[in-house]
Amino acid sequence: MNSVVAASVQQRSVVLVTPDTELRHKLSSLLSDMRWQVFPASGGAEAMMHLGSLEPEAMIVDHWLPDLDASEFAEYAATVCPATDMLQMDGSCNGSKVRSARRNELLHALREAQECCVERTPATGGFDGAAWLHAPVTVPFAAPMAVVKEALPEVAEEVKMHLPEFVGDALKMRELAQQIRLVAPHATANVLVLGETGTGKELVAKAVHRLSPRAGKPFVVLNCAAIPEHLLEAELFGHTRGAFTGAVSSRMGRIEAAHGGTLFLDEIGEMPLPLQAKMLRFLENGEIQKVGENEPIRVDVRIVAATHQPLEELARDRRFRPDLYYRLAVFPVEIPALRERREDIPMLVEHTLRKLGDSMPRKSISSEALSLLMELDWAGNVRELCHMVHRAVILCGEEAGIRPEHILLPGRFSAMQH
Ligand SMILES: Nc1ncnc2c1ncn2[C@@H]1O[C@H](COP(=O)(O)OP(=O)(O)OP(=O)(O)O)[C@@H](O)[C@H]1O
Repeated sequence: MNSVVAASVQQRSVVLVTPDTELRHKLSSLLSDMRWQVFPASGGAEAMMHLGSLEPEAMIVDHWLPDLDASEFAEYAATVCPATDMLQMDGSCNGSKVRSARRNELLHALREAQECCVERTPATGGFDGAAWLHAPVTVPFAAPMAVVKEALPEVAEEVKMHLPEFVGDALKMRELAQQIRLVAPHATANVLVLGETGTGKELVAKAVHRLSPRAGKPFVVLNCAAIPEHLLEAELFGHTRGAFTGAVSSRMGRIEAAHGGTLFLDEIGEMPLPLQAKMLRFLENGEIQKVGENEPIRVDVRIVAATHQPLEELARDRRFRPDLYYRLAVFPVEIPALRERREDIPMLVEHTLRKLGDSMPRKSISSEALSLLMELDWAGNVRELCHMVHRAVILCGEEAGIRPEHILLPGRFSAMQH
């Protein structure tokens, strides 16, 4: 083939998203033979990285992705790359966009790959897709989706979960989950989480990490308010032996410990100004210098910072470095206070009772007690609610369910003792 034609044919690119390693390899090789340039991805996060840098001609997406809801991912991909033709693993496509010649070509590769991978069981272990795989031979190609859905009720539920370990269905929480899912795959975008105490800032940080390509690497936490000011620098950047009184051996700092992964900096508003300057330097050039060491070390870390303070306002008043603020707040998200999403309270109570049920007899809650919980203001947000439910379960004793008397309101404990 002459080189000009070869080059133009080679330009056809396809992003192939499936957690099934065998199927991915087989399909990649078949498509490459058909002169497609293949960008394989094992999940939605990895696929989004490809979409950030190229607009492929086509995309093949599995029904189930380990990290993102497959249909939401497809919707996202359609907005980022509107010209890309999208093909599902069952052979269906989004509307009539996929041109028939291309569809037939991709379908042919799909069929062949599936016939080769008889035992199709994704790494996620969610389902045994053998029946589905045989489908191209025995039933029309578009039918197997229903088979997969039937076989997968639990996985389908899990996919609908908003964020890992995160309970909440209020509109604001769903919007938050959507934002997290979108930013998580962008592995170098720093995230600033704003929210009152106990709203779940650390949970959000963990979700950003777990849904990102950094998921297999460390997630390290540092609470800037919990470490005395004079020790914070060594804790963050590490120190050499003898760098200061008490430094009996050299030690790796939290930034280096998070190399490849994510560092969650809680209460970032408490970071002293001189240290903010050093943090800024690290964010600008990706290098850290241990206390007592001259040689810098290169580290690759994503920062998720959190605060209950109005950081933008602090930056405006120069009580927090504005340049650092802008570096951290590449993608700010705000978690609403519990009193702004009272409809989530029953779900959170149920979640807490279920968790407590692992270590003590499972309790229920009366509707009167639940109504009482729905009325409170929850200055300590979800954490306070969880603790109050825990106390109520203990006060319940042998009784099967929590009643209003078991809800320990401020002042009620001393009243009970008299
Ligand atoms: N949406 C949620 N679903 C389930 N559990 C939650 C949720 N939000 C918070 N929690 C629970 O509440 C507790 C507090 O959460 P977390 O530590 O993430 O809050 P935080 O905002 O970081 O608090 P602080 O500002 O005090 O550090 C944890 O036990 C967490 O598991």
